[in-house]
Amino acid sequence: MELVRQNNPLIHCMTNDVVMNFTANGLLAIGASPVMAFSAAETEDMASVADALLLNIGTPSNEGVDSMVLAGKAANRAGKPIIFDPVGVGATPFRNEISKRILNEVDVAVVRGNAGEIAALLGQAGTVKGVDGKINADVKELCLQAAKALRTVVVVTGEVDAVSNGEQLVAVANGHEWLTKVVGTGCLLGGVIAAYAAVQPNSLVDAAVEALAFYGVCAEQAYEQTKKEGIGSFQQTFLNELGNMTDEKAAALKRVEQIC
Ligand SMILES: Nc1ncnc2c1ncn2[C@@H]1O[C@H](COP(=O)(O)OP(=O)(O)O)[C@@H](O)[C@H]1O
Ligand SMILES: Cc1ncsc1CCOP(=O)(O)O
Ligand SMILES: [Mg+2]
Repeated sequence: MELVRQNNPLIHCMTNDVVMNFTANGLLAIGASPVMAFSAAETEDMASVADALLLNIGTPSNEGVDSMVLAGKAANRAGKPIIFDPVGVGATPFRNEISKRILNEVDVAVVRGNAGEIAALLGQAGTVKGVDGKINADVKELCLQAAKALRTVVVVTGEVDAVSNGEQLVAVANGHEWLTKVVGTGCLLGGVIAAYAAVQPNSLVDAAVEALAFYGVCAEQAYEQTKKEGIGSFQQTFLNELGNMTDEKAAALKRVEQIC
């Protein structure tokens, strides 16, 4: 987090219409610099100068995906990490097609999704309803399998999060259920992982694990302060925590297990 605050990385966010404002505010809170740019007239230029690119297919269109692929190729040429959030993949054939297209045409550094979405990327259908997806199987095993199959770092989120690059597997238990009551917390997390990856591009598993622990601790702290009030206050206090949390406090409260 200190590295993010010192470097103020520029995060090019091609994200969905629902979470744009929340994502920009969350990234500002952690000390990153968000920019939302979508037109094919400029996405290559923006992705080339940004420190990381977030591709999120929450509210997809054919033109939007063309533009994402252009941006992704430009970020690849510039050597900048790309975080892909396959929102709602598995819910419709269109989302399945465009996820495949992005993964085929762009070299993605980190894929971040809930368990149903990551299972859908592996062809396991039937668990995603809209943008929500839980599975009954072991999330850690799913994460390892997905990282091997997709040849990227994979982050599967839920009650316990898992991170894998196909060899290492790490679990992060921080977080709070109220994160699921505020729209966009998964999407903002993709942006936060992008910021961590921007300042630590050569150790993406560590970057993702640190981002998840930090994010989860902020949620736990926000819940303690707002549990008598409700999720409106939680959302605001969570943003405050993203801005005020220190690496020292997050390190003291993190619950991280190195599995292999
Ligand atoms: N039951 C839960 N308990 C604690 N934290 C959770 C729970 N479910 C999700 N989270 C946290 O909420 C954030 C968003 O994850 P998730 O809800 O899986 O994403 P999405 O919004 O894309 O479905 C992550 O930080 C995750 O750790
Ligand atoms: C509700 C909704 N519909 C399309 S995108 C979106 C936001 C999903 O955000 P998150 O996955 O972070 O809950
Ligand atoms: Mg999501």
